[in-house]
Amino acid sequence: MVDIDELDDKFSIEGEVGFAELEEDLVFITVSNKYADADICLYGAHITSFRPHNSMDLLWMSPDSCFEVGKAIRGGIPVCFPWFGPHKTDEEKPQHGFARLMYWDVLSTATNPAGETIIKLELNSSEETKAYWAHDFRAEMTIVVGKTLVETLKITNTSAVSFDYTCALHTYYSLSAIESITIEGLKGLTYYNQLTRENGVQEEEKLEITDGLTRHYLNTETPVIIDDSAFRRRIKVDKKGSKVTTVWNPGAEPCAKIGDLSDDGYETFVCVEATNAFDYPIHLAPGESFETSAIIGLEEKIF
Ligand SMILES: O=P(O)(O)OC[C@H]1O[C@H](O)[C@H](O)[C@@H](O)[C@@H]1O
Repeated sequence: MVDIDELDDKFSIEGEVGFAELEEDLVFITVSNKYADADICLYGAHITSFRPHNSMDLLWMSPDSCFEVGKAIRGGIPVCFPWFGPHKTDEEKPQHGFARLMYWDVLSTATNPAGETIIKLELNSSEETKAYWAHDFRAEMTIVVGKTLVETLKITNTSAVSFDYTCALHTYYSLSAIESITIEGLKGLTYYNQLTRENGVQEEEKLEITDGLTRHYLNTETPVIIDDSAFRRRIKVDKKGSKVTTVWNPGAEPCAKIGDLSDDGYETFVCVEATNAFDYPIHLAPGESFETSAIIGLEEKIF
């Protein structure tokens, strides 16, 4: 059980970091500093809100999201680990792994000299994780809340044998309207189109989303920009330690079939994900670690 008073005693920072039961029974860390406000749910190490002080929330949350143990939160930044998508051999196992379905422990909270807040969470292998995946591992999540939000998933192989994993930081971005945005930075890249199961190459300078779309852009480590003219903002989506950029919007029909999304939910979000999957799993020998980061913020305006 998570004891809020104990967490408060150990990890709160006055006026900056607190703990609260938001959304039914789930425990959240609330962060507020000179740059931004953020909410992080300990269940899933799931960031549900990032609000730089000069902007509305960059992250989108479904008003119909579940907030209960055993179900994934819809919106924010789900953490997909140790597999991305459906399990390869056992369809009973949860889509996108189990990391988003477990409570993570708080390791530390701190303020750095620049006034940014640093939260560290961890999830270690246990009997519970081994029911899904046999390996010993340590997952450490570092979240830096500043002008940008930096989320880093570090996986260490703590077992005596090598393993492979796949993962994603599956960010939902809040939009004025899906038809009003374009995504820059994907031109010339090869993608796997999950809906047609074929590869394609993006010819267009800017991606416009006019229908349901699930594309995994392969072998790319460069940032993209979500240009939202109606909201008058450009969100810069950067990453490190990720070879695949996934862009997902369900479109109208599939959206209507997803229980924790309203029928028109697809209209106001797009997912742009820092992924390692398909031909790019991460291989870790015993003792090795690997880090995957999402770096999210507003592009500086040039006047
Ligand atoms: O509904 P979820 O399990 O959270 O997955 C949401 C989506 O995640 C990824 O973007 C996958 O490529 C999609 O196929 C999937 O529908």
